[in-house]
Amino acid sequence: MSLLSVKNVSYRYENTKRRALKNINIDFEAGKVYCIIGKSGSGKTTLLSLLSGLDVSSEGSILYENNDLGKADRDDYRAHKIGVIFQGYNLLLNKSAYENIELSMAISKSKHTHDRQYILQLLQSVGIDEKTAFRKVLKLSGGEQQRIGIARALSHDPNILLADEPSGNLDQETEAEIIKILVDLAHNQNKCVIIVTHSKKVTKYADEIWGMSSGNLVYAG
Ligand SMILES: Nc1ncnc2c1ncn2[C@@H]1O[C@H](COP(=O)(O)OP(=O)(O)OP(=O)(O)O)[C@@H](O)[C@H]1O
Repeated sequence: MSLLSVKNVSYRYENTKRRALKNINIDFEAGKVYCIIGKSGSGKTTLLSLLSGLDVSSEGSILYENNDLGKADRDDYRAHKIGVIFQGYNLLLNKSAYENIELSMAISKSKHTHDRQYILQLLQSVGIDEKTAFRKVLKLSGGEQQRIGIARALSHDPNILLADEPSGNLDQETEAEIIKILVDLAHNQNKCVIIVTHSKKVTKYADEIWGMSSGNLVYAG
């Protein structure tokens, strides 16, 4: 059964002539890794912003568990159903990994916000040990920062993880470790993992690859 369903979605930015997305149709299921590839400017980020509930399309609809996001409480959707992982990690550099997670959980009003054991276990699950958890993020490597980014995205236990070039800033070995975590989340923890990527290493592990070209999304294998 489809968890997130995009139906006939088109999108045009204000004061522009061309549509950035043209009649997009795709179904996302739990337990799978989806890769979206495509040239710069093809519409990938625009699609991610609609999937993450940041914006709504005027044409077509996006359904989460059959509920239209255009009519739903999108703040609730963003706080509880979906986790987002960024290329640039977007962490608070002067805070520790632990504090970054705690703060994010406080914002989404998680019942585990002050549960030290929960937060340390979450960090442990992505390979961040207790000592590292209390060091300032700016002292950590890119790979460690991305692990924390993944832990933060997971902190409110979402069903869907959206990742925008999650390994774009990492060396090959570290990239492989990050991919392993994301694939494991889909295949062993039943998350729906959606990755925008240019990396062939990442697409190798995808269950479905979709290509974006001039606002059109086409199944690519
Ligand atoms: N805020 C905006 N206002 C107007 N046009 C925009 C805006 N953001 C993006 N666009 C246009 O929409 C189209 C799709 O852009 P989008 O950022 O989704 O592409 P992308 O595939 O994510 O590119 P990249 O790989 O460089 O991030 C492009 O033609 C872009 O110029």
